[in-house]
Amino acid sequence: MLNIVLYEPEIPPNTGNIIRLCANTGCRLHLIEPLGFNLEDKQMRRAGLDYSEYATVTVHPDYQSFLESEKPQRLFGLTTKGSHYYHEVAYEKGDYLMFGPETRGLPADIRDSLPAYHRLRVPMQPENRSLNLSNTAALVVYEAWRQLGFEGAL
Ligand SMILES: C[S@@+](CC[C@H](N)C(=O)[O-])C[C@H]1O[C@@H](n2cnc3c(N)ncnc32)[C@H](O)[C@@H]1O
Repeated sequence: MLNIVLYEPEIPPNTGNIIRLCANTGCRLHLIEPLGFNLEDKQMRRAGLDYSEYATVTVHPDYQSFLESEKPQRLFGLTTKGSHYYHEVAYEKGDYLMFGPETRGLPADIRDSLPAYHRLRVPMQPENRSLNLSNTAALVVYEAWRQLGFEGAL
């Protein structure tokens, strides 16, 4: 099972999309507070999520608590400043894929705490700033799950 980590996500529909992505791919979702919204938010409810889809979600009060409770063996940070492409990694079960907040990206100290080969980038055309958070999560999770043989899929 893979893990998606959203560091201080800000925009409800992105997190709603990613909750559904996790339910469909068998990933666990970790949300690191503060969140830019309440999980009961109207906009979250509008995503039409079922109660069972929330079963994948764990909320952590901060990054340090996340590290202490999960003790991730392999934590990758998705960042436009990544030094390796996301598809060049050989993913393993239990990997953690972490994404930054919509307006700020991952903070420099967290980025720098990861080994260079764990900072991953999705290719883009030059002069473009970034992809949407939930689109990026879908790309990366499907690549990782593909490499794992779509284990558990129908
Ligand atoms: C809207 S982006 C944040 C933009 C922010 N200004 C930055 O440069 O990181 C939200 C998150 O999506 C992910 N993301 C978006 N485009 C990406 C790319 N081309 N490569 C890797 N991650 C990307 C990152 O995790 C990023 O923190």
